[in-house]
Amino acid sequence: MEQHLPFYDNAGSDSFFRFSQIDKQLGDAERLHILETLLGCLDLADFAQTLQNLLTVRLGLCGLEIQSPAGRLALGSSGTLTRLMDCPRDTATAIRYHFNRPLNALDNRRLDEIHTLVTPQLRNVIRHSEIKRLASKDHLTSLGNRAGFEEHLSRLFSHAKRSGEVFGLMVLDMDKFKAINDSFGHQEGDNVLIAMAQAISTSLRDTDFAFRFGGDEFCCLIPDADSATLQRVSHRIRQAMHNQPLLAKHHMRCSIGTGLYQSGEERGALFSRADAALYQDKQNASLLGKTA
Ligand SMILES: Nc1nc2c(ncn2[C@@H]2O[C@H](COP(=O)(O)OP(=O)(O)OP(=O)(O)O)[C@@H](O)[C@H]2O)c(=O)[nH]1
Repeated sequence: MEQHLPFYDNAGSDSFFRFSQIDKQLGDAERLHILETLLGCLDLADFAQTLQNLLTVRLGLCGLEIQSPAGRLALGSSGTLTRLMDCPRDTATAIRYHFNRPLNALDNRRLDEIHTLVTPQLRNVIRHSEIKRLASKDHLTSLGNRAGFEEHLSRLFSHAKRSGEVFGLMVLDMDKFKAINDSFGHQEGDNVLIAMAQAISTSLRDTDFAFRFGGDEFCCLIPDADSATLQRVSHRIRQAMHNQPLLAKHHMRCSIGTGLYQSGEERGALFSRADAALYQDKQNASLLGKTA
């Protein structure tokens, strides 16, 4: 019977052949498990949480921080020992790993291997969040667009249902904007829309969100709000419009409608209330215009 002799039968004990096995702290099954677990994460927060869980079990990680073009994300606590590791081929991205204990040489090697293993997926996650950000942005004004609005509204609704926190919806529609296009051209109309977006943005807190809904309609989502907050923001926007040179030059005004989330209501109901208030405001402005 034909026998197959090994090409080199000393491979098991020769240090040259054992070198890669000695150096490797992660077995193939573990590598595969880590990769498969992280491949399902396309969102940065999800990726960071999953990585944190994997490293807490394996190395007793107590927290991590990801700095990337998609933003800075910190989870857990900062420990007594920190390792800052860059991501290959991406100078703008780094991960800080926090531990509450010293790491020995094997732990350090294990961390190196896991870091090297996970960074390609981190690059995908960052690209994905950039594409998502661009897809939810209005190209003219750089505010969020309608898709972005829907996403944020869903998030606020879920949060409000869980926590009971009240948020506010503000809808804005510029008055007689069409006349700008008709009299001064589309380009001037675009500049007015950009100026309006600036007036809105400067009137909001960092935690509020502004969107261009389409045409000359804008929307704001204001977390942790009450009716006094919404009144203050409306007043600030009108003031900012008054102070914005291009808007002031064209005597631009806008109508505003607001609504506060009421426990248990659906998004359609909140939107209808804000829209009805907007319509009322527009009617009032037009009546004032007629009597003025
Ligand atoms: N320049 C410019 N105009 C746009 C854009 N999108 C929509 N529009 C124009 O915005 C105008 C909106 O017109 P209307 O809805 O009648 O708004 P309005 O003139 O402010 O009327 P009222 O709200 O009743 O005061 C239309 O003429 C659209 O063509 C855009 O991106 N750029």
